[in-house]
Amino acid sequence: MNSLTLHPLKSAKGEIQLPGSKSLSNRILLLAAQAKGVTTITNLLDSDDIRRMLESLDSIGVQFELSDDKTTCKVTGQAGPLKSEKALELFLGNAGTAMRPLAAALCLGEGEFTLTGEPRMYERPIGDLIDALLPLGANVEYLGDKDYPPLKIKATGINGGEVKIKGNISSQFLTALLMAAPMAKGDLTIVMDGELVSKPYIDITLDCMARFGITVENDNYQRFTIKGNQTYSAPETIMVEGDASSASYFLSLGALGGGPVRVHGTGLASIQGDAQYAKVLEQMGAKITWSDFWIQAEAPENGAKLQAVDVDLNHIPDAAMTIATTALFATGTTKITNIYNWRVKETDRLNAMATELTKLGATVVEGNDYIEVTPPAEIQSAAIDTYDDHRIAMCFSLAAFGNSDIIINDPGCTSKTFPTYFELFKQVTIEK
Ligand SMILES: O=C(O)C1=C[C@@H](OP(=O)(O)O)[C@@H](O)[C@H](O)C1
Ligand SMILES: C=C(OP(=O)(O)O)C(=O)O
Repeated sequence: MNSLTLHPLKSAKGEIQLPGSKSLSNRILLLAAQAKGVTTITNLLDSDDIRRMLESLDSIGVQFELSDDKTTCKVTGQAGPLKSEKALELFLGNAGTAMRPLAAALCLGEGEFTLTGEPRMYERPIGDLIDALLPLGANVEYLGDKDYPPLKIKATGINGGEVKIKGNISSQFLTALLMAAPMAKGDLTIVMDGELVSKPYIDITLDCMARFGITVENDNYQRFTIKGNQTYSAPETIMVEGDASSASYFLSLGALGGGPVRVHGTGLASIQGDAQYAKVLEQMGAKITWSDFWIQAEAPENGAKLQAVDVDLNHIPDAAMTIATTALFATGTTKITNIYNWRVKETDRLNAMATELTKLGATVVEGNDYIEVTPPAEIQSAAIDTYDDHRIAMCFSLAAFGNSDIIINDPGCTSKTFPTYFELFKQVTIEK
């Protein structure tokens, strides 16, 4: 297997222009495809997850022009739900932000769609979304295990009314239903059935819908009311913010390697919850400076060490993984809680993080919904398995701040959201 050896690092310093946000790119593409008018999207992310969405829209017949560098996309919207005269099979890889929103959107129009993906996608639940779509008149069939993709959808439209949805496993189910709701045949009220995880992603969804002209009545994230029979309207141009989850690795590099490391594209004005990652680093002692459009991280003042934290990171599940590897260099035991849904993402992330941190010599407690990390006296050299999980490859690059070589197996898996990660990593780090 292909692997990358990272030699021990002395310092990190520099500036990074972040690639576009995955969450925003896929939401904006889908809304633009259904909107009335032409949307020019800039700073679109060029990565596997976005390619899966673009390929699907292309198969459905949505017209778009992609620039040579694939970061500008001019989409001609369909002025309504997506339709296809012939039955289509759409391959969505392991992109949650393509599978879940498309599953709801494709119920709205006309046609027969089979949604497939990588083997891991068939282990990632979707039942809570389908359970909300079926009572609204959708026709969705499980082709494999109940509650999991692959799916067959026969589009019949979705009715208005009131429906309950569970949000304790993934916020993407609510996101999917919200984005489809304006095109339902009547007004729709969505009621949360229990806890909602990863809540800031709902703010991203509502913000994107607003940019395409749709208002949602949000009653404290418990009830959402949306008028039916509406059409999204193209905002003409829309710029995708830099990816705040991708920013986390560079902010930690700045905090561990002296810095300053400045990431451009996310900041105080960002709609992405993962920008709050910088606050957790600050709590650990890092020096953080913000503007509306960039965030900068440096080591703690006066040569102090980072300190362990005990934090509920349910609101930033993706960036939270970077705290787990930053904790390798903090004094004390770091505990990250309320992260059960790490288990249903690209891999069982709680188990994978515990296994790989242990290889480095850390003492790790893997709870059902938490992880505790106590750093070793000296980080051991190890070959890190990445489980086809981009974030494991990226967050373990921080371990190179020890005194040993760190081998990252299958580094190419960063292509899911950040194909250029290791190039940029090399640009801002200096070896011992
Ligand atoms: O809506 C989104 O764009 C996302 C929501 C989160 O998933 P969950 O809601 O499943 O935690 C996050 O982990 C994922 O990378 C992107
Ligand atoms: C969980 C993630 O992705 P997905 O959009 O496939 O859920 C992620 O990017 O960390």
